[in-house]
Amino acid sequence: MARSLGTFLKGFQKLTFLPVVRTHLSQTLTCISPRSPVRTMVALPLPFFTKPRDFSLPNSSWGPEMLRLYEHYNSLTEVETLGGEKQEGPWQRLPSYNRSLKYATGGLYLSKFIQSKARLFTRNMRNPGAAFEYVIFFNKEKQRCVCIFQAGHLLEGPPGCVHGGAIATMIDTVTGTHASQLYEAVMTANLNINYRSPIPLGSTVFD
Ligand SMILES: CCCCCCCCCC(=O)SCCNC(=O)CCNC(=O)[C@H](O)C(C)(C)COP(=O)(O)OP(=O)(O)OC[C@H]1O[C@@H](n2cnc3c(N)ncnc32)[C@H](O)[C@@H]1OP(=O)(O)O
Repeated sequence: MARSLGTFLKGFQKLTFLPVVRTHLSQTLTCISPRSPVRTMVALPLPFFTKPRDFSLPNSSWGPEMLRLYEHYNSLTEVETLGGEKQEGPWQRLPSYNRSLKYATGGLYLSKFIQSKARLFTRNMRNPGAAFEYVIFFNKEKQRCVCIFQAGHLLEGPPGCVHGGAIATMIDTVTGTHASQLYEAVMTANLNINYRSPIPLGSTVFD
């Protein structure tokens, strides 16, 4: 594993253009330009041709607060002109899938088995509401992202509260997604978090 990781990092060292972006959360992200010579790109054929599930849409586990915030931002994704026509609004809901539809290995060798089984960490629970329920909205003009997150019962850390690693995961996901929207594909280089108050399991947080 260490050798594979070394190969992976060596692959990145060969990239020619890696500007670093610092966010207010003290997270450092490195942009990986698609023009850079990433060596291995594998487009995986999907095993079946059904539409992949979009996990950013409401499901039966979403509580009233999650739904209320979702409806608020979703209503801003479309505006009506004076002539009554619908137009794109300032906010955009970012769809979210549990697997990469086109799989880029970034120079790392991955077996076909792993490629077919790989799933996004935050979207790999079958039971709706058990872990990470979230939706991210993006405002291009204001360069802002908001995330509405409902913490499921499988994310327990301290009794009754969300695990710090799960919180870090969400922060990493949102800042990474935001940077990817503003720039290009990114890797997190550094993530520092001050935990100021616990998040009760089952509650909805928003930022
Ligand atoms: C579709 C769903 C999308 C969901 C989004 C999910 C987002 C999730 C994001 C992640 O979790 S990524 C996984 C966790 N991160 C990693 O595994 C990254 C591991 N680290 C690396 O691969 C490399 O260290 C990294 C690519 C980040 C940097 O390697 P480089 O070879 O480019 O570093 P280099 O030493 O050349 O430094 C380039 C610049 O970055 C700066 N830098 C590098 N590491 C840094 C660091 N840790 N802190 C601050 N600055 C850093 C460095 O000083 C330098 O600045 P300057 O250009 O100003 O000289």
